[in-house]
Amino acid sequence: MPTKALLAPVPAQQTVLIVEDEFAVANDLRLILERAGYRTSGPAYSVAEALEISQQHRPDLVLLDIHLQGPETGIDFARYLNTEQIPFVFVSANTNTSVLDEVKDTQPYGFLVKPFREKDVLVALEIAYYRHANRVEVRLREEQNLQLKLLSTLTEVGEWEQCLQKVARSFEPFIPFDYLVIGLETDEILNTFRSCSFFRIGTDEYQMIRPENFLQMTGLTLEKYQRIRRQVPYNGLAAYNGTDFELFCQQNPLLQLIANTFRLQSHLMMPLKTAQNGGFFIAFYSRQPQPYQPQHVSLLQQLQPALTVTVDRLLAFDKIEQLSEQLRQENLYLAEEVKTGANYEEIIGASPTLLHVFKSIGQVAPTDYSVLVMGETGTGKELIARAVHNRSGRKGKALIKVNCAALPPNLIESELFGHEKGSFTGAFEKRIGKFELAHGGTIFLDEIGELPLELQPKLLRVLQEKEIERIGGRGPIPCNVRIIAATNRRLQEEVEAGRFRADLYYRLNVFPIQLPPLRDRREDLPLLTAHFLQKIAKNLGKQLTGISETSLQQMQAYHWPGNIRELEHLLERAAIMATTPTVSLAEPLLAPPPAETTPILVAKPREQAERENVLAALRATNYRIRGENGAAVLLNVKPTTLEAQMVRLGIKREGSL
Ligand SMILES: Nc1ncnc2c1ncn2[C@@H]1O[C@H](COP(=O)(O)OP(=O)(O)OP(=O)(O)O)[C@@H](O)[C@H]1O
Repeated sequence: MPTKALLAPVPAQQTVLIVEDEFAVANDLRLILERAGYRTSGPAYSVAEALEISQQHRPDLVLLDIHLQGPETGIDFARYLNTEQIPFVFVSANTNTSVLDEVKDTQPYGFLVKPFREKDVLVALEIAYYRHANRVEVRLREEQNLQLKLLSTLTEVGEWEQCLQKVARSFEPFIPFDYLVIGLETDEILNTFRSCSFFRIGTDEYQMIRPENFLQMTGLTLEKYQRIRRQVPYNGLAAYNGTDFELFCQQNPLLQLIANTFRLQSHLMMPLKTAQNGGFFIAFYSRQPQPYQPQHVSLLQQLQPALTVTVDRLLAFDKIEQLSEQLRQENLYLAEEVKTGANYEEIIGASPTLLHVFKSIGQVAPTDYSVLVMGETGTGKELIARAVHNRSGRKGKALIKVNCAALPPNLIESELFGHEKGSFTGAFEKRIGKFELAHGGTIFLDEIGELPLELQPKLLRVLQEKEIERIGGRGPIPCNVRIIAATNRRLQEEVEAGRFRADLYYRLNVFPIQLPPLRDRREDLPLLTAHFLQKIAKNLGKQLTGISETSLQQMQAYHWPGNIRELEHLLERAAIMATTPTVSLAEPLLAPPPAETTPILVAKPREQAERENVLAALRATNYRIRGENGAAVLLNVKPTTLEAQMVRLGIKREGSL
């Protein structure tokens, strides 16, 4: 019968594989097809043969009998054809219901009942060809849409987590999953990990699981997670179904834990090798044992190049943003440093007590031990901190200074540990705390004795766990910082009085350096005087050669409650008044009674004594804080410290309490 004329011409080079165990039927089919212009391969009498033939030469279409030689049926081969996306039409005399149900599950492109007519065969093949071409085109369009959607989602300005959620949703129609992990594994700048996962809790409903929730659910510590994460091999894009997945889990504790926690049986992994630090990945998991097929792998393969470029760009922007935020904070900090004029390190003196201090600095500096610098106010504790930092391996990184007494109590936590945008009223922008700023370097916690009790456990945590948590943050951030603390209080007594945590004290006091008061190293007075006069002369543009003998004698006899800072201020005043190159003191030096002169020895309750001292100094200076005749000079503290003290003690400028 000239059926060929009724049908559209056979597309060029179409090869049909005949899988049929009856020789006569197979031959019949071959003749029909060849007459109609098809090329044929086979016949294959068993699934094993069919597999071999189709792997040698991929057919465009397959005519498939159900019952074949050997243990496997045409339905088994149909599943393989589906994974390979090769269209097929069943040719069978078997139409019983249970077989037909199985047939339907394989989603064939047609079904021919034996015996068949030539025309039926050709029409079925043509329809199959058309449907397949159409399906391929639709799929290609969908895949292109998916690619566009993913790229635009990833480049949208917005919250990172929402962006990840949208990416996960976009994959839903294409790749089955019950659990999906997506994101960036590590981030060198903040040493945090920015991934999250989505766990199916309904047909179309997912629960977002952030890293910290993941740790809670799996009972892992951050450290353990990081350790077992490193054991997961980088295998590139790969699917693990059923037993493959079980084997993979046996070798990887992290995978095993994920599988047990969420009861998963298969896994499809797409890592993106980005040029930036840290890898971006999308990991699909399913509760089904065999869901991940070659078409899923090939879809991800197609998406990989474009996604890699996009993620790379995204990470580069992200890094720039983080670096500029860090730079901005560092600039602010440095500007503040320049203002306070603390940007130098010249420790003058040759007395045995000071030489002993130098020796201690030399011993401890190269280590990473915490250092506790103790000494009365104005003895040069900050200079010691700088010296330790500058002689350590952290020299190239920042030395960040925090004056614990000058921080407003309500902002101290945010200053130290940072906060996320919107984490409290007034937190309009994200802020990197001083600890993060000091990452890789040193933090100098001046006046540590003033750190409020409630914040002390947080500091202890940094020392113990080497991690911090921003206010409103999503979890701990590893933080590699060396701590140098300083105090003019006797911390041991503060511990006994319950004002300072003992555990924190012992952690800080690993290597104590005790700075001698100036009165115990009077032999350094000439050297220090010469040094300061030289500096002051330069500032004032005056020629100053030295100090008069009587003034030096007075200085030698003086008690120096304000130590070197007091000496510096005294010489400044004398230098301003000086009319000759040899400077004489502008005021007599009277040794004040010890109780008033040594703030750390006050017998009254700390706050009361402090308030009385501050008020007395303010009254004496007519509430002037700064400058030569200001209360800060009288109290031998920095003006900023005094201002902060006044806020803390509730002392207003006019003197009201
Ligand atoms: N040995 C020294 N040589 C030169 N200058 C010094 C020396 N020791 C201290 N100074 C100067 O004295 C002033 C006070 O020093 P510093 O601020 O380090 O003291 P401190 O002990 O930290 O005081 P406080 O406890 O009030 O914060 C600074 O201007 C510092 O440069």
